[in-house]
Amino acid sequence: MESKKDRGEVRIHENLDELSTDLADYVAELSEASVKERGVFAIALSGGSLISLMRNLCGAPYNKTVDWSKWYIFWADERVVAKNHVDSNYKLAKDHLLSKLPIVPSHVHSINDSLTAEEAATEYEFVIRQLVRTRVINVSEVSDCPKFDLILLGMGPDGHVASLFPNHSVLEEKNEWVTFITTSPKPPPERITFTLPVINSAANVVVVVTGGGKAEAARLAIDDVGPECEVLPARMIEPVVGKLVWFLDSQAGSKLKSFS
Ligand SMILES: O=C1O[C@H](COP(=O)(O)O)[C@@H](O)[C@H](O)[C@H]1O
Repeated sequence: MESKKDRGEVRIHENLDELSTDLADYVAELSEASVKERGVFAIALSGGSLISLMRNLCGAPYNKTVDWSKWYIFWADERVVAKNHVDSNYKLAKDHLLSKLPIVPSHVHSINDSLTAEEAATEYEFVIRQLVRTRVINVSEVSDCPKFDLILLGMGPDGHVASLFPNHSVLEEKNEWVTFITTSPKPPPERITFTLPVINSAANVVVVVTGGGKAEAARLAIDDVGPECEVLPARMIEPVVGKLVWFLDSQAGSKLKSFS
C-alpha cells in the first residue's frame, strides 16, 4: 500500500481477497465518519466487477458495526434497461449486495426504467436535486454540484469510468449533473451517467481496478506519462477538494512506474 501525491492514494493488493478486505474497511470508515458528521451516508455505486469486490461488507463485523439505516444509495451510471435485465447495474447491486444488507428500501434511488435514456437522466437529476435541498446529499462548497460522501467507480480496459467513454462528447458536459448516452461503445448502448463535474465534486472517490487487461489503462490514468493520457476518462477524475483513492490488484498495478 503506497501513496502518490498528484493522482491520489494508490493501494495495490496482492490478490482480490486482500483488496476486498481493505475496500470494505475503507467504505465502513467513510460511512462512520459521514454519519458522525452529517447523520447520513450518500454513496453512489457503479456496476461491473466492483460489486463482487464489495462482498465483505455483507459479513462480520460490518453487518453489526455499520449504521445501514443511514445509507442512501445512488448509481454513478446505469444502463437503460429493465431493472430485472441482466445488464442492469441496479440488479447487479441488488442481487449481490443490497439484498444482503439492511438498507431502508426508500433510501435506494435507482433510475426509472420505463423512460427513455434522456428522460431517465433528467428525472434522476431531479431526484438528486430534491435530496440536495434536504441535505441528504451534501452540496459542494466549490461548485454548483452535489457532494456525494462517496462515489465508487470501476474502470474499463479502455479507461472509461461510470459511462464516460474515451473520445465521447459526454466528457464535455459541464452543466448537467446527470446526462445520457445512446452510443456507448460497450453494450448496452443506452446509459445514464454522472458527469465529470459531479464526480469531481464528491467528498471521496474510489476507483477499483483489477486484472492485467486494465494494467495499461491504469498506468495511463495514474502515472506521469505526458499530455496524451489527459484524454483518458479515468485520468479526468480529479476531485477538487475530495479524496481520491485507487484500489488495484497487483496485475492491474503491474505497469505502474512508481510501484514496480
Ligand atoms: O459498463 C460498465 O463498465 C464499468 C467497468 O466494468 P468492469 O466490469 O470492467 O469493472 C463499470 O464501472 C460501469 O459502472 C459499467 O456500467
